[in-house]
Amino acid sequence: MCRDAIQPHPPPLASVEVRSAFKRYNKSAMVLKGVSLTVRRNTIYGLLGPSGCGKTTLLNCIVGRTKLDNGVINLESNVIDDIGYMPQDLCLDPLLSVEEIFFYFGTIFGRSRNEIISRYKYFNALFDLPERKMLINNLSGGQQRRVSLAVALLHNPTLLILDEPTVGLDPILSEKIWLHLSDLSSEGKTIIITTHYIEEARRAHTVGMMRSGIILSEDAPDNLLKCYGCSTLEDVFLKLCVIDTSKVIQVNNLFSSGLELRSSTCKIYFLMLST
Ligand SMILES: Nc1ncnc2c1ncn2[C@@H]1O[C@H](COP(=O)(O)OP(=O)(O)OP(=O)(O)O)[C@@H](O)[C@H]1O
Repeated sequence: MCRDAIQPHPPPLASVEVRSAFKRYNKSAMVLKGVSLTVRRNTIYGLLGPSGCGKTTLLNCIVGRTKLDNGVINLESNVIDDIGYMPQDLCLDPLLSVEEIFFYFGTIFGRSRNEIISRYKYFNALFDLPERKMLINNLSGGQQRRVSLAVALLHNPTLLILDEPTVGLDPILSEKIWLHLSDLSSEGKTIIITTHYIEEARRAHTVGMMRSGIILSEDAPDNLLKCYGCSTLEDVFLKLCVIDTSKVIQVNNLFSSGLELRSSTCKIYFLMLST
């Protein structure tokens, strides 16, 4: 065997690292219960999980919109210009037109008028944006989502945090968006994306399956399928749903106190075998 083939490759640098993240809103139940994840540079990380499991809370903590109670989040870059964030609650001023929204955000990020117009044309061709004079208030939810995505990408950030960009969109447009995200990651961008459409996440380099505030398993989609003997990610998720999450929390605590295994998939196997 060629010697090079057995040399371990140095791990690609992490763009985002979350370690033992805990979050509770006021006196409510704990929403994040020790989440750890690593998003490597130039990859797409798909965060999957049912409604209410804590995906948005985690993204909000990563972008600094929400403060963690405990834990650490490291971003490769702390410069706000390097981050493009598309929130789930679209937050576009309903009284502005599409064009004004572009100018508003473009100007914040120091882009010239010509650059902003050229970016509008670029995203219009890509995502079929609404006519530029239309008011946000008069757009459908799907149209607003496309504008919001384009605005998050407008300043060409290196880290993209996208909270359900494809919800409510037709499959052709969703496909276009995923293709564009793949191109962006090949060009050097790092992307964290949440989606309810589990099979879409096959296009991510890494998938994290989340439930009740914890990541149950995390690996490349093909590895997850192989590891759990499933043909779809949905089946993997269903298999993971039988796991008693309190046991995962115990195992996570062991990990955060220094125990290391090679991958979180191993961690889950270890867990399933021990239950
Ligand atoms: N600002 C807040 N104040 C109090 N509770 C909150 C707040 N934001 C979220 N929660 C609660 O935290 C839990 C997780 O919500 P979160 O939005 O993070 O889940 P999610 O996985 O993104 O759900 P969805 O897929 O439906 O968007 C829910 O029980 C929600 O009610």
